[in-house]
Amino acid sequence: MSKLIAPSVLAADFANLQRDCEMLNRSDADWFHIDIMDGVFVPNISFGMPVLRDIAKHATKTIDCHLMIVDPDRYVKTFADLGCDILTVHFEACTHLHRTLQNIKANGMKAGVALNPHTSVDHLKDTIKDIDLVCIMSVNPGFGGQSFIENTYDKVKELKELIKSKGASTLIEIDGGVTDKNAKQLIDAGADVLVAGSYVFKSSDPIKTIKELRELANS
Ligand SMILES: O=C(CO)[C@H](O)[C@H](O)COP(=O)(O)O
Ligand SMILES: [Fe+2]
Repeated sequence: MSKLIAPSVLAADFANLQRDCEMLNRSDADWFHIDIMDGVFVPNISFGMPVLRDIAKHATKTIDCHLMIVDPDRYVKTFADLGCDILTVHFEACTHLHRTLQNIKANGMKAGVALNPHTSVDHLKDTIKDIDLVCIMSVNPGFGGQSFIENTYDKVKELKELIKSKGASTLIEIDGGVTDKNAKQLIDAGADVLVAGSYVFKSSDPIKTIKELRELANS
């Protein structure tokens, strides 16, 4: 399977959101990565349902929604109704993770679990077969534009081993500080999807940056 690029809309220009969504539609990006932050689970508030609804109206690609919110179960159906294809909740925010995964799937979405940098992949050994995507946070969640945490490579390798040992078909996504400097090493460690916010949107030519990142990931 091709390795995928998921630009993070958090780094887009919110006053020109339709323009940036259309740019992603035209580009080689595979998914739209959407970060929802509630100011409680993480010390930042991004945007909520009305903005997501309008992004979904313009996006022609898979919507990969990363929830950094407490008690995500309350909103699973709402996010399905808004057009999310993949809904990722944080391991640290779920008391009954297995029930939450069932809830996401019952609402017709793929189920993802994100791990904070301090959370070991071992915590997923009993649920990995029920998880479509694991999002390894390579920064502490809450903000774009942070520096990549180097320990991520080892974590990807450990997760790859766990997935193999359990016969699961879970995708591994990396989120935070992804650039051309770490993309290839992440793919070689076992990553399937690279999220990139600042690296794409702060570049002078985002379409070219996405194309080059995708080619690097698949080289
Ligand atoms: O979940 C996130 C932050 O919590 C973002 O997806 C992530 O930070 C991407 O932005 P950048 O590539 O600029 O680090
Ligand atoms: Fe994210």
